[in-house]
Amino acid sequence: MTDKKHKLLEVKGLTMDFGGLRAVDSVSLTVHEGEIAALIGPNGAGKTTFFNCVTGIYTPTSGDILLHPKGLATRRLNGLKPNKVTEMGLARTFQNIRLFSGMTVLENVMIGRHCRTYSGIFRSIIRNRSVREEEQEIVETSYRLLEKVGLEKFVNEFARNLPYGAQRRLEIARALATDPLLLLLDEPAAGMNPYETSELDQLICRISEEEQIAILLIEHDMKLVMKISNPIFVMEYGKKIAQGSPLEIRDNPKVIEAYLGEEVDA
Ligand SMILES: Nc1ncnc2c1ncn2[C@@H]1O[C@H](COP(=O)(O)OP(=O)(O)OP(=O)(O)O)[C@@H](O)[C@H]1O
Repeated sequence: MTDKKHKLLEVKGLTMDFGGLRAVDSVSLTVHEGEIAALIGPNGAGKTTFFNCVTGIYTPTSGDILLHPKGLATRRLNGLKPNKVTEMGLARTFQNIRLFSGMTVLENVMIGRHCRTYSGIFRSIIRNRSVREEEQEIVETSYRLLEKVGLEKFVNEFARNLPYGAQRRLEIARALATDPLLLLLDEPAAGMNPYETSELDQLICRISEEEQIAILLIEHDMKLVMKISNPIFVMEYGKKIAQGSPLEIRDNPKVIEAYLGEEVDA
């Protein structure tokens, strides 16, 4: 069935060595348009390193990272700086929240939006009409995204004053402000209570549908993963050991073995 879908992200044979440690070992996976995919695996399996390679934080030792925007030429992301990867259409959030804590909620989202604007410093000083219109667009888009993630009542609050779950949603709004084709979420439910997690799974599904964005998430909360993602990719010791639907993954003996001894929060 997935064969008919448009391939958006195609990662082939991705390998990342840190000295003698092979953290990611020849991992290939494809995320198609419209999918909510998940990357799971025990602690230390290499999931975050995989994200860091795809988003330009690390230059992979070998392999290919290709983005195929529909109707446009394929973009090879290997070795690009993180801001370039964002411009190409990949946005991400981090396992440890990275917000500008002393800036307001609205300003945090506006910063994300700036990668899609054209006013350089010179034009900003002159502040002609097109610059003012662009600024207006940034504010309006940022506000709309804050409404989408349910934070509109906090626009003028400092980011550091938000409850933890709300900070995670703010990171998602900031990533969305870059107009991504694919959104990578690194443990979006970490530290959330069950109520916040159930709000989060609805939010992720809404973003995927309404914004037409594909999503790849790393998550340890199996209930969340099984409920919203398909396909699921499983890593262990740097290698991809399985991929499939939630049912296929749940019954896969290799996956069950990989998780033996791990606490799974399902
Ligand atoms: N910058 C680095 N330098 C050296 N080793 C690293 C570096 N980053 C990660 N590693 C190692 O690579 C392996 C994979 O780590 P990674 O953080 O990618 O795993 P993970 O699957 O995301 O784990 P978790 O679920 O606990 O976040 C681990 O052994 C880790 O210690």
